[in-house]
Amino acid sequence: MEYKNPIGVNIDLETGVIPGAKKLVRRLSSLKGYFLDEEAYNELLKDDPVVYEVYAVEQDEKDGDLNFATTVLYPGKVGKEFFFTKGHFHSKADRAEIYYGIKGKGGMLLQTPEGKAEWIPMGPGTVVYVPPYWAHRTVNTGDEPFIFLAVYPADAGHDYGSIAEKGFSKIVIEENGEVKVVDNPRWRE
Ligand SMILES: O=P(O)(O)OC[C@H]1O[C@](O)(CO)[C@@H](O)[C@@H]1O
Ligand SMILES: [Fe+2]
Repeated sequence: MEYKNPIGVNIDLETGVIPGAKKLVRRLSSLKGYFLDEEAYNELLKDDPVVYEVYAVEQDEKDGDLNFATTVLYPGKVGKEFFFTKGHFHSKADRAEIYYGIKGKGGMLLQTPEGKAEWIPMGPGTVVYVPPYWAHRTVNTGDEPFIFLAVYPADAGHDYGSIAEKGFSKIVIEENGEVKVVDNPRWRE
């Protein structure tokens, strides 16, 4: 039997960086079609800001193994909609996930395949259990980077397809200075 070596790393709690992790950068241009206000999207695209960065420590896609990753989700809005991660189902849809809030303010939108949505506010110390079959997207509702850790089965995979096409049934917006979770006018089943 060949054993893997254990890993111990310190997350920089101010920046979200995991030393030695694989870094992924998602700019606004990689989120084409995701936001409701196309005019605001195209205007902001001139600068193509970084929306989020992921620092991932991933294993081979084997049953029983675990990946972990921090995400640094920057503050910002496209029109009224707060910056968010793409959001996905797992390719192996029955795989669950745990999120842990590290810094900043935000929340998670979760959704069943039938389109039932839930919103869970998150801050430092919040643990969110993402049950099997629920799509998940995080949203930064604050004015500083929202940083969190995700732990997920190594064989879960990412299925971006239906969220990229249809979005979530709820959107998270700012209206009169307040954070509101409202029905997505473009949502269709
Ligand atoms: O994969 P998305 O939807 O872009 O969101 C990024 C975050 O979600 C994860 O895919 C985990 O669910 C992580 O890699 C990262 O923390
Ligand atoms: Fe996930």
